[in-house]
Amino acid sequence: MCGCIDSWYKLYINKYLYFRTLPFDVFVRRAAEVKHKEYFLTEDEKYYLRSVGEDVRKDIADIRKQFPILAEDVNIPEYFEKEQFFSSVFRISSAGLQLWTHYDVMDNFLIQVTGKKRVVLYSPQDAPYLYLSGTKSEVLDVDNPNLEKYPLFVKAKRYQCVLEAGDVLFIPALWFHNVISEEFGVALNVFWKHLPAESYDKTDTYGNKDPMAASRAIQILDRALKTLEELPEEYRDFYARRMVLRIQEKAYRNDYG
Ligand SMILES: O=C(O)CCC(=O)C(=O)O
Ligand SMILES: [Fe+2]
Repeated sequence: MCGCIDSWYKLYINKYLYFRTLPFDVFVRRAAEVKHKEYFLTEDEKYYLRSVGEDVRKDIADIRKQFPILAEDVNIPEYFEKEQFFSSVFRISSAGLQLWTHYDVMDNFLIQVTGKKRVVLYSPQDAPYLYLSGTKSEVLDVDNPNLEKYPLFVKAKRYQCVLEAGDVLFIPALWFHNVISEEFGVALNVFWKHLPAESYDKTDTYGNKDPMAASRAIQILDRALKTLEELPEEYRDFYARRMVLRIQEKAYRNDYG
């Protein structure tokens, strides 16, 4: 493998991410070791690479374009039509690195190439118990949650699996996932469009922007809430509750609990 590929990685310290650039071989060496002789901030810092496109903001990651030689080693399951393909993201992680619980808006195959990784999943139905902020859950430690701060978290039903070399996990769109690398590992994931292509946000490079209709609906709701502020509290409360009932009646699935 060429040691001159300039790459970038995310470094986690106390749940914070730092972006730095390293030659690819140095990055891999550091990600594979637990204690570093050379490091940026601490000798036990962890490393994470999430590949991106040529233009970080505009281009979509495709391992076949950015790492063509490595891509030859992996067979992406032919499970969807070619036109539905969105991205294939190369991921390398230090042992012990944990990614916060989040959802993505596309169907996904997470393909583990080497190393062990634990994935904890929650259904989209459990969103009310996950304390979401955008696409992320505020509950960082899913094994030992702060229940004083997040009391409803106990209601979220946890699904768990451990991926080993050669395993592929299907993560359906909107399913929450929390990933911890139990060993240094190499993986890739493939996102594909399950909805008609025009439903997705054209400016989405990472597969995590809400579908256009969903973000428009949320904007309209925010405007409705602003409008309610024109009323005194008692009335605002009454009409807000009526709006909730209307949403439940008109938009909820009736086969959900
Ligand atoms: O395995 C990882 O490092 C992250 C996986 C992930 O979040 C994804 O495939 O969407
Ligand atoms: Fe994800």
